[in-house]
Amino acid sequence: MNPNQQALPDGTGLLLIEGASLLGEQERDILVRGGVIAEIGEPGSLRNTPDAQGAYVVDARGLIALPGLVDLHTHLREPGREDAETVESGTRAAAAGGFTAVHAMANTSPVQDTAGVVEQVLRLGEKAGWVDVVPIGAVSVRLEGEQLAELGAMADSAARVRVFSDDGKCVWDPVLMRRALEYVKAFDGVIAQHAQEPRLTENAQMNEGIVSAEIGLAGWPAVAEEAIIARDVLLAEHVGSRLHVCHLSTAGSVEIIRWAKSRGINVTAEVTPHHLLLTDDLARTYDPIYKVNPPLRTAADVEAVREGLADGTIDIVATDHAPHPREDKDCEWAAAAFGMTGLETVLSVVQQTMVDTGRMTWGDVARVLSAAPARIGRIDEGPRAQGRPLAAGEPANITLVDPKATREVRPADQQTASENSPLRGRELPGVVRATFLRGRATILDAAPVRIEAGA
Ligand SMILES: NC(=O)N[C@@H](CC(=O)O)C(=O)O
Ligand SMILES: [Zn+2]
Ligand SMILES: [Zn+2]
Repeated sequence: MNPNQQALPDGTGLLLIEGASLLGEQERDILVRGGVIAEIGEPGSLRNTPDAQGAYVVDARGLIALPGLVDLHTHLREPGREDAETVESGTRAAAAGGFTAVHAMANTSPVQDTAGVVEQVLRLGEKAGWVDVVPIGAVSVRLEGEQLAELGAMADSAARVRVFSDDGKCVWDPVLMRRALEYVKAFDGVIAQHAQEPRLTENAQMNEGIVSAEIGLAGWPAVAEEAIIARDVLLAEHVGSRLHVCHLSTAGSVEIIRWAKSRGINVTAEVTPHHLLLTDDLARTYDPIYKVNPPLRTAADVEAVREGLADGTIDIVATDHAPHPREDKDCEWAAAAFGMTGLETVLSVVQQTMVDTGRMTWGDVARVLSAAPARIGRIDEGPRAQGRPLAAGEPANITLVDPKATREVRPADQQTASENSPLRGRELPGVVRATFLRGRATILDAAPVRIEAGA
């Protein structure tokens, strides 16, 4: 356990966060009691009140307070690939990145396709205690795309699954996709699609375009993503159900989502930090650290996804944190695994690409990295709600970030058990100084001070 977790009382204690800038706007003090935000007041106004006596004080001047971040797309790899990540290491990485909840993708081994396996992942998350782990259920048995998994049993289980995905694989069969969309309506679930037309992407290694032609790697055309998204928004409209599009990566995909939303179709979409920042030019290095599914696209696509995120066409940023052990990445490009880590750098990438460029405010960041993903996952209600505003009476899930600090990304310094960060060696803005899960510090970069009674 992180020693800092003991530096503050657990969620039953009193905590006073002083001088944080709420969503980058006005400076406020936040008093937390019993894991709940008790009061928010002008700077200096709470310290001397009877309510604050005995509180631990965190000096948050110069820091921005955000609601705890929520990831809709994390690969925690346990059960089955504990050599890449465990629930403990992956959720520790999540807390370090500012998260208080992550949705755990279903492509584990065994697959999260039964109530038993999703409950196992839920328990592992509770035992680790870093963030709330929200299991995603598979759409099909063993992700094989043939038979529907026991969606209802997973929904009714202790894990209360609402998001279903065969991520890593596309639900290609339109009849299976239709049935899945129909089935989850009963409990307000959502199908999160990994949009990849399999025949158009056989052996594909990178984005199909000028770079793939020049360097001689097999291409993954944009149409292979866009064709599935187009089909699925029409299916979602037909059955009147809720669709979520995972890791959208092309300008054409943004156009389709924009069109679907203008028609009132119930669709949401996510973009990853790597698709907001990186382009397929990096494949020229032949370094498989840049190999990911969907592939890095062109500068025009990067511009389109930034614009789509800024104008609300794209609802959220999701990490698609996909840890892989060294032996699966330190090999030639064609043999390497697809995937990149992202939990510990996503906030920095969003700051750099969207906030520092003037395209989004910190309030928008709170929406795309907390409120909206919590809403899509239907974890935004009840006493353990996530993605709630920073306001009195709400669960004290709070992330403090220093937007002026920078740091060099060094995979060896990260909490994730894998080192496949495409950002290694880069200097990034924004450092997470603290994460509070229902008032308990999971990450805390500074020693808290206690207000003595009568002081
Ligand atoms: N994104 C990836 O490149 N890889 C993911 C699967 C996925 O998200 O499709 C993984 O599980 O490794
Ligand atoms: Zn995927
Ligand atoms: Zn994924």
